[in-house]
Amino acid sequence: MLRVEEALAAVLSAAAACRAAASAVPLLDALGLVLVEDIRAPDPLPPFRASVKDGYAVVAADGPGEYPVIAEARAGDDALGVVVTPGTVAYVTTGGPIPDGADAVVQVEDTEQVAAAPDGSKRVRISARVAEGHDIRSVGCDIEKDYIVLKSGENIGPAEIGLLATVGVTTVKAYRRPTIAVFSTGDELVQPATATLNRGQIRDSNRAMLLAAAIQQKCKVVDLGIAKDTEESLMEHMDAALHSDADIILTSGGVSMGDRDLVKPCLAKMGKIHFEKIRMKPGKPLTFAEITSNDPTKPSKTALAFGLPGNPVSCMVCFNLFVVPAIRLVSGWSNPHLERVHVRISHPLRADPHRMEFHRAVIRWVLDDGSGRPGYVAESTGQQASSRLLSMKSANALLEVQSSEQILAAGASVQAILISDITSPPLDKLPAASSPLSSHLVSSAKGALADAPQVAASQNAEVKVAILTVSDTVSSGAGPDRR
Ligand SMILES: Nc1nc2c(c(=O)[nH]1)N[C@H]1C(S)=C(S)[C@@H](COP(=O)(O)OP(=O)(O)OC[C@H]3O[C@@H](n4cnc5c(N)ncnc54)[C@H](O)[C@@H]3O)O[C@H]1N2
Ligand code: MOO
Repeated sequence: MLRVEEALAAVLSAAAACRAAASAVPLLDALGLVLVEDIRAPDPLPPFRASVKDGYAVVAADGPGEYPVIAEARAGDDALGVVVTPGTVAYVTTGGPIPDGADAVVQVEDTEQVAAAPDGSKRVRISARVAEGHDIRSVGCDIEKDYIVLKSGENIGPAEIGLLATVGVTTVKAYRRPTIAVFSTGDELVQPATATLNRGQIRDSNRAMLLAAAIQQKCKVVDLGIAKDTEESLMEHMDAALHSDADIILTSGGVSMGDRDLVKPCLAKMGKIHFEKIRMKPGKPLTFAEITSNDPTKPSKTALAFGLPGNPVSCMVCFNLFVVPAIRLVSGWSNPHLERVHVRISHPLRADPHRMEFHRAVIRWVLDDGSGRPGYVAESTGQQASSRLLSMKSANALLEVQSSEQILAAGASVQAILISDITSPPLDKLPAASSPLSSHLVSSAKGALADAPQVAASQNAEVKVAILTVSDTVSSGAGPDRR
């Protein structure tokens, strides 16, 4: 039996050879993808000397005193051609261009309005002395022209999307996410919509769970239903998976020792099995293979095939520990490994004497983790049978419990592998979600991202977020919209 690290190494080495092709995607669709090109700034930011404050552009050497306000430079072309000469000032707003001649800004708080002159011209009293350059962002101080703002191989998150918008990139070259085909196996399985269960039947939960997990990883999914426990049905489903152009195939069930556990022999017929047992709990019978289509009419395509165990918890734990890193590598990530943190356990844990155990837990940050210092504490999700999917509910971490005859005492420190976003509150504290997994973007404002996907808003969406940029600079076209 392989150790977990050995099995993961085998998965990663096969996945690295299956990296997905790059494609050009619209800006917002690039969220969560990995960039395939370096991105350079075509111009500096700011492209003009800009004010840091709302205030007055002055000649620093003038010092405090009363001055005529010769222009108001709010945004865009305002005060274009105006020169602030010694003894004059110009009104400026945050981010607005500094008129030529001015070499500092005095914030509004350090000034006082003076009654306008009889001819209506404005005057202001400056009460602070500032140094040359004060509260002015020089050209390119945030981003120099030609600076590489993003490198090939970087993950694209919201800030990276903002940077792409800043430098005017609206179509991004990125690795596409893999396509994942999923089917369940088992004569006992019926569709989740089945109202009445006959003796021996159970509803197929793994397929919905795996499809959701793959969608959460931003993969395209293909649902291939339920295969019977016969070689014929299994081979048919494997063929359908390969024909669907899947990069990764996930089956669940039929990989242990029963006389109808036929997934392994089918995988062996269609390709190469890398491993079929791991010294871990749950998930011991996880099987991993690479299989290739034998359709002579199509170019041959090799897919990574995971024969996940049928027990729902084993299935999901294996998805997290092996399939997620594989998806990441295929998607271009340079480090596919799941994040880990040290946690203290709030209850004693009995280790398994033979297998490394992945104990489902909810971890959270507390000001005193029991050692008198801040840290993460882990609370078990309860009874850990691999058939009990409730032990996976709300779990945001898998505690790595090394095999041992011993019981870990409450307060002991263990490593936790993160399997969901630990910055979110536990799911049961959120309002019930009635909207589908997809996000909803409605774009109607003037100047909305031209090539953003126009997805109709769901009538069911619980929360709609409207985004409006308020900026004279942006609306006048003088600066980019980095929303
Ligand atoms: N003699 C042995 N028996 C078993 C061993 C072993 O080493 N020797 N290993 C056990 C372990 S560990 C696991 S895990 C399971 C894995 O079994 P399979 O992958 O063959 O899965 P099945 O037998 O088909 O099903 C197991 C269990 O899970 C339920 N199941 C299956 N598919 C689904 C689904 N899509 N949705 C919901 N539930 C599902 C199924 O009804 C069974 O109850 O084998 C042990 N046995
Ligand atoms: O490995 Mo099985 O997943 O213990 O139940």
